[in-house]
Amino acid sequence: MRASQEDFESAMNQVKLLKKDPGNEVKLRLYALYKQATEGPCNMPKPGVFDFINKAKWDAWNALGSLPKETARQNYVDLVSSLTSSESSSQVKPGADREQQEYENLVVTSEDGITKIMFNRPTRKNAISTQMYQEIMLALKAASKDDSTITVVTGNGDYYCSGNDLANFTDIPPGGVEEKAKQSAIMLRDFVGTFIDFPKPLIAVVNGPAVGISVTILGLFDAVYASDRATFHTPFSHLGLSPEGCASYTFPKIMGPAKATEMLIFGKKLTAGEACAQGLVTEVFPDSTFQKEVWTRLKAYSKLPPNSMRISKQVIRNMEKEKLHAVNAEESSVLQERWLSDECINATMNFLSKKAKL
Ligand SMILES: CCCCC/C=C/C(=O)SCCNC(=O)CCNC(=O)[C@H](O)C(C)(C)COP(=O)(O)OP(=O)(O)OC[C@H]1O[C@@H](n2cnc3c(N)ncnc32)[C@H](O)[C@@H]1OP(=O)(O)O
Repeated sequence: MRASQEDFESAMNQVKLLKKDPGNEVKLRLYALYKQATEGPCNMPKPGVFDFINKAKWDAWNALGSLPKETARQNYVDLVSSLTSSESSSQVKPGADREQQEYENLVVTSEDGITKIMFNRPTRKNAISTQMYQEIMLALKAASKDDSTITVVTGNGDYYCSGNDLANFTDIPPGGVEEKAKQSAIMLRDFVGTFIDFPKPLIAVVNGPAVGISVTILGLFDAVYASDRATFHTPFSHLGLSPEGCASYTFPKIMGPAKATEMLIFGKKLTAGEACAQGLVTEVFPDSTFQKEVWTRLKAYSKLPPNSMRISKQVIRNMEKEKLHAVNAEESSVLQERWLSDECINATMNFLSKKAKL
């Protein structure tokens, strides 16, 4: 499939978040592909021989000759993807339960065939910042390629996750709030897409309350184990928002339209027991034995033949993938509008000025 304009913009965002300098040669290639994709063949006068930097840039761009804009865009997206995946796979060290220091907001470990991705902003109730969205995508991409057989997502501290960090919307770029909404919609679509495409069994270990997007994406997990302390809350109407994470499609399918309406439109908070009765949660455990029981079970599952598990997941999920990507695109574009609405702006301001909590 050809890279779309949105894929291209998303790749541009990812370049800004690279942790390691990719080196001059790669930077020149990125520059040249960017110019070719946006302006076409090199149209700049050749810089003088002593203008080293501009000459190197000109050479790189000019070397692309008449490469079509679409091909340059695709090559740019592919190059960025190879940079991000090599950066993330170099963070997954083999061996015993070693912490991955390179992530600021996650702790990623790999042991006994299980890669564990743990949200790690306990003082913010594991709210997902813009950087954390990118880190989760990188960690999932690395986990999809590492030696583990299953991947587990969990939270550090008393919360599983309090959803989108509401302060994300205070970081307004030079293009203004419209540009911010556009960038956020692209990031949201990429983030949810990473869950839709995740190839191995993906399990949520919900250690405490879950809010917003951390709840909606559970419909894309293969199993959800919850402590009896966990709650499941999607207060979208209270925030002037609308559902994401494909929940507008997965929740009515999982629990029926009436129960999905109570959660997604009226913001009803479910206990773990209720979420289990409605099919969102696989099993609930008493908090006192939760970690022990769940990890014993997951260790046993991780010893099952990996290829068989992967293929079974494909058989179960692949028929739905195209539909899920379409739902994801639609939800992200509806939210792009919602973020600019008075209802949403007022609710966010009320939270940030400490006038309101959920
Ligand atoms: C770009 C893609 C967007 C995708 C769309 C996603 C949508 C969603 O996820 S909607 C859901 C958004 N989440 C919320 O609305 C939750 C807001 N938080 C709360 O209502 C409460 O903090 C709480 C119920 C989650 C916990 O209350 P409490 O136990 O009383 O703890 P504190 O409020 O004192 O929290 C400690 C500290 O953490 C900050 N914080 C918690 N959650 C968030 C959050 N989601 N965003 C930003 N900040 C959060 C909270 O403000 C406290 O900060 P300090 O007062 O500075 O200590």
